Amino acid sequence: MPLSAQQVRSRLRGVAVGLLTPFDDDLELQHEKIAENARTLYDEGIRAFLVTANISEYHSLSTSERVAVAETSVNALPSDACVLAGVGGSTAAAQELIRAYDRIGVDAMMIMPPDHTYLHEQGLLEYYRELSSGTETPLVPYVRGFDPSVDYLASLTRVDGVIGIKYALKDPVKLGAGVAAGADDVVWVDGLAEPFAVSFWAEGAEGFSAGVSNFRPEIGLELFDALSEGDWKRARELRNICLPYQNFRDETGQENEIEGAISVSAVKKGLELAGLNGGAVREPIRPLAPEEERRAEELYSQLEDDIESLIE
Ligand SMILES: N[C@@H](CC=O)C(=O)O
Repeated sequence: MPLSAQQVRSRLRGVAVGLLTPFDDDLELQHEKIAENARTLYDEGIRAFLVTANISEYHSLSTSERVAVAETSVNALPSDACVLAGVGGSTAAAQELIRAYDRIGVDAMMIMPPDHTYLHEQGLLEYYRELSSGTETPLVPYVRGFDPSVDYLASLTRVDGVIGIKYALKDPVKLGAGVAAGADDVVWVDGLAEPFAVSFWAEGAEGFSAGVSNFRPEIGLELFDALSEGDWKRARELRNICLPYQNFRDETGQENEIEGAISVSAVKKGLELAGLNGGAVREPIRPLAPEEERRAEELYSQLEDDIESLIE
């Protein structure tokens, strides 16, 4: 049975990992590996899982694959875990996906950033209202890739069914203004991972999405504890050990000028190095080049040393 809205809010007050989608060499889904990753991360203490979402390569999955991956995740995890499943596209396509997820019993809908070239804030609010009208399941809109007004953010918190917002704009001041202007019962989640966890927390975020914590969850869990206790010095120290690998994720890779191009491949490599399942990536993402693989290994080793000195 899915979690209640109140339980989903409580899971958002924590570390949300992206459950990545391992593909085999023929780029087919590896369901047993998704399930294994989910169970391992749960056993290590993670309770919120973003499946078929951003770094799960949402855009490279067909609708039926999204539903199948969400079902694998729900079945793999104990009932107190919160599964948020990625939803996007046209209103009709998104509603159909929501209906399929509701049949499976996901706990919340992670509404992907709009993939439309032209956007109107009121039209976008209408989109969320339409999605909400067809389900009792809570919605968590993902704000990324456009620069909305504070009024828009405040209105978003008041759309029926919206219980959390995944905020991924590099603008902590706007976050603080949105939190101040918005409804009190919405949980703001840092969508830019550990690097922004400290500044976003200070502005009112109560949880964060994982970066390196996708494969070393103990960092995120310790960071969350430090933030919850108001131990800013320790929070900054923990955040700082994440930066080298996170900065690597932001790089362009080879023969490309778009930043962040290696981000998902780098997390998949981190999963492999941590003994979890990464697997191949689908286009439009590229695998790491051999020298990037070596750099990832060096950075992982540095991260491991830092974890040993700071956590274990
Ligand atoms: N935390 C993720 C973004 C959200 O899904 C990342 O680090 O890429």
